[in-house]
Amino acid sequence: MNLDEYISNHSDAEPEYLAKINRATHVKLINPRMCSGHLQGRVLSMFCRMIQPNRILELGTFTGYSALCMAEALPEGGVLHTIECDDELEDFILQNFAGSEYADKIQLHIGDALTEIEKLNETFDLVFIDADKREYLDYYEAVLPKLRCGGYILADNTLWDGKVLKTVEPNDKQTIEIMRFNDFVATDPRVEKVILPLRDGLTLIRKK
Ligand SMILES: C[S@@+](CC[C@H](N)C(=O)[O-])C[C@H]1O[C@@H](n2cnc3c(N)ncnc32)[C@H](O)[C@@H]1O
Repeated sequence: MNLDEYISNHSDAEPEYLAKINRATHVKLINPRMCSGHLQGRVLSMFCRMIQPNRILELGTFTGYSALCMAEALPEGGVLHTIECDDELEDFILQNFAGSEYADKIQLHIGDALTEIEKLNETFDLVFIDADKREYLDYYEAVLPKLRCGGYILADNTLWDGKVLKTVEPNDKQTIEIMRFNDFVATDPRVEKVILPLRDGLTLIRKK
């Protein structure tokens, strides 16, 4: 048994309907690694139980796995908005939401994240940034005014497979922009922040 298996075996099990989505994601889609999966899913769910958000925004739905993990903790009347630019995923995402208890709490927006954020007239308690790595800093500036003071941003993949420590190729826009995001957030006085070395790096940011 390796350490990852040990951690999984000693954490809450992956709910069966999420395991099905995880399996279907691996069978049907290229890049199934983008799906949060068991451990990160349980972490997102636990954070939501701790933060107790009423309004959640997610950037980058993919197959809906992380949205469902966060929606688990939403109270009656709570809403999660999730934005995905790939319209070919729409039917699969909606089918996954429909197969859960949380479909009525989730609103899917198909479109570009920066465009769709502008249209949302909400104040959020929690934002999960997980869309285009080249746009993280733009997402951050777009969502910060819509986040309540004391609210949280979680940004995924901020260690980017360890590439943040290596010499960057000039055309590797994703690594360059993740590093720019990390450098900016690290010195931004408007927020408190800490990077967790979970999976591919998860930055927790609290608006002061
Ligand atoms: C890493 S996946 C999201 C994984 C999902 N949050 C999870 O944890 O299971 C990133 C998703 O962001 C979407 N995406 C990329 N650029 C985007 C953009 N500009 N606007 C909205 N979605 C975008 C991609 O199509 C992809 O489905």
